[in-house]
Amino acid sequence: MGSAAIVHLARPAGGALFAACTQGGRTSELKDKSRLRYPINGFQALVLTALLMGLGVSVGLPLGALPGMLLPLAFATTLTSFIFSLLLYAKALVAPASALAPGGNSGNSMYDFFLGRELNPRLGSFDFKYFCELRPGLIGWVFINLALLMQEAELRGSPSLAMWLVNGFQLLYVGDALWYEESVLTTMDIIHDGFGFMLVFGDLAWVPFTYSLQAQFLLYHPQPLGLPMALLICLLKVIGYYIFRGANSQKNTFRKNPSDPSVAGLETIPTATGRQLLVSGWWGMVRHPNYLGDLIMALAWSLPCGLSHLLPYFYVLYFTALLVHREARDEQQCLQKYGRAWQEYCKRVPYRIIPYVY
Ligand SMILES: NC(=O)C1=CN([C@@H]2O[C@H](COP(=O)(O)OP(=O)(O)OC[C@H]3O[C@@H](n4cnc5c(N)ncnc54)[C@H](OP(=O)(O)O)[C@@H]3O)[C@@H](O)[C@H]2O)C=CC1
Ligand SMILES: CC(C)=CCC[C@@H](C)[C@H]1CC=C2C3=C(CC[C@@]21C)[C@@]1(C)CC[C@H](O)C(C)(C)[C@@H]1CC3
Repeated sequence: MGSAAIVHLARPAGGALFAACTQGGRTSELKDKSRLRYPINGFQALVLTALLMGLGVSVGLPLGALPGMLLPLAFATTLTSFIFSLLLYAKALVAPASALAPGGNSGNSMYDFFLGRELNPRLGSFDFKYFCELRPGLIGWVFINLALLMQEAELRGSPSLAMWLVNGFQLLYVGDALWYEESVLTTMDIIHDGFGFMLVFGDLAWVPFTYSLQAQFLLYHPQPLGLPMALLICLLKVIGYYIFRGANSQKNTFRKNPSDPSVAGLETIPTATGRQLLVSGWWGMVRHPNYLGDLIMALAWSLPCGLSHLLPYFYVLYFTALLVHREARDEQQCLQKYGRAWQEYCKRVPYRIIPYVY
């Protein structure tokens, strides 16, 4: 069954908030302000939801009716996100239970409501942001996809190859995120950003309803897809996933245990904080190899929808903008954290996301 990651949240003098897990008895170097146990059972939650859905469908739950209800559901989820964020904002004013987010305390109430005042709003040990970041949105997304596949089968006798590919690729992405759930604890969303309307809406409404746009498109615009093209798209997905997973796992392994045999031979730059920066392997190719892999996968999700409409490419365009902005924010934070060592890293690895291009 699931395990638990113990997380330390601390604010070093003048620096950004950050989190680290204690793994296998190895204690984090951070000064402990609060010590939290986060349940790591997102993958089990996905399997359990799938079993319950399977059971529901077998006793007549009309999952195929879901596609017709997407617009009202998206509206209801957006409204719920708004009300939930208002409650979180009020709670942060009256009874903040965790540190305040560095960006969400400007004094401008609209701005703070949008970015989130409190860093990790909790009820007892239940962390709302941690829960919402992965589970409802990602699991909701793959179930919307599945409902679209079932509806297509009902309409046309069987799901199309394009629909199978989109469902399979995105299920792999969600399964991967939940399987490696622990690594979400070190993303800037958890460590640095407040839990305001932007992230609440992003997690609960934006992800399930816009990330499923390719499958929604395919239901209403069936696309012929030949086997050779399907194989090429699969190859692109595999390359993207290989880079994405390789880069994320290499960094996570290195951060947990730099003397792990799989990373011990990599070249590094020491920093004044005592941490080191990888300067060979995936992280010696570009400064954000994981973003590169993610973008290649995004393209592979859209290509099964053909080239005649822009809508299925919305995700690629939005995601490029999101990652370029995110990369710039991360660079700023790393420069603050690591100073000269970061400048040295940028000199040695001059490209941000795409080698020789950007
Ligand atoms: N599908 C979606 O909508 C989204 C997906 N993502 C994906 O989420 C994943 C996580 O992304 P994100 O949280 O933005 O950031 P990263 O996983 O890229 O983490 C950035 C951090 O890694 C550490 N780091 C950077 N360079 C090095 C190096 N050379 N050696 C060692 N450590 C280094 C630094 O933190 P420190 O030194 O403190 O460890 C830095 O702050 C990515 O794969 C991204 O593509 C992200 C946003 C949206
Ligand atoms: C337009 C708008 C309101 C944007 C808000 C941004 C959020 C949608 C994204 C911010 C960071 C995210 C991450 C994922 C999903 C999208 C959001 C919430 C993520 C859970 C996707 C799966 C990945 O494997 C991941 C776990 C690394 C990733 C974490 C960041």
